[in-house]
Amino acid sequence: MSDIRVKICGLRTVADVAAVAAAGAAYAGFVFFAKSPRHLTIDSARELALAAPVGLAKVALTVDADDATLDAIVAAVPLDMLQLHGHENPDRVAELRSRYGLPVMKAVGVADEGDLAALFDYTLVADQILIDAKPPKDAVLPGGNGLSFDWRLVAQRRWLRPWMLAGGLTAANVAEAIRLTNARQVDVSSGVESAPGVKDAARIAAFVQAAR
Ligand SMILES: O=C(O)c1ccccc1N[C@@H]1O[C@H](COP(=O)(O)O)[C@@H](O)[C@H]1O
Repeated sequence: MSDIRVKICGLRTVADVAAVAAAGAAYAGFVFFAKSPRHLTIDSARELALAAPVGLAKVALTVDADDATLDAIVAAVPLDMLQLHGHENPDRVAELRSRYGLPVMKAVGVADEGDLAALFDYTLVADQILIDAKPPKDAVLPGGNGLSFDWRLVAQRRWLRPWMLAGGLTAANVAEAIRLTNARQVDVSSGVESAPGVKDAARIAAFVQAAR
């Protein structure tokens, strides 16, 4: 068994939280984005966060959320990290990190070499970076689309901050993705579902096992 840390994103039920904890994942992600099939109300997210055992880090994923929305989430839901998955610029990342006193992970979409420069800027202000596939231009969701990018783009890179690999990962490809990129953390949403927004406990367990 290796020390790979796994994040399972888009949990919607207390049973999902239990499955993620039983599988040995390190992070549980809660999505606050109305267009997503994984969107949670603040009350539901609070219930799920309170059901999480000690040691399972609770991450709130938002997309260009305003202060009022974030204030409400942070006030109600016990959290360990914010995941910013929109167009938040480095100043906004720094502002939110200081406003809430929580570690911030900034997601950056990658499709080609040219997208890697932005990553450097975010490593100066975020606690972690999440390297995801860039969504198609007409996509409704900026993530959670089950799309991968060319992992060779990040294969030989070193970043100033801890980072997580995401985008189209499944139990079938995560070991190869880790081998190629040397990622120590991975994040998955749609790859452990039986239908959009419906997590599958067996797929979650298989994913964590394959990642390790
Ligand atoms: O999961 C979602 O619905 C979602 C919505 C909006 C932004 C990001 C979202 N998920 C994140 O996307 C990546 C990759 O997901 P997938 O494994 O390819 O489905 C992951 O970081 C999720 O946290």
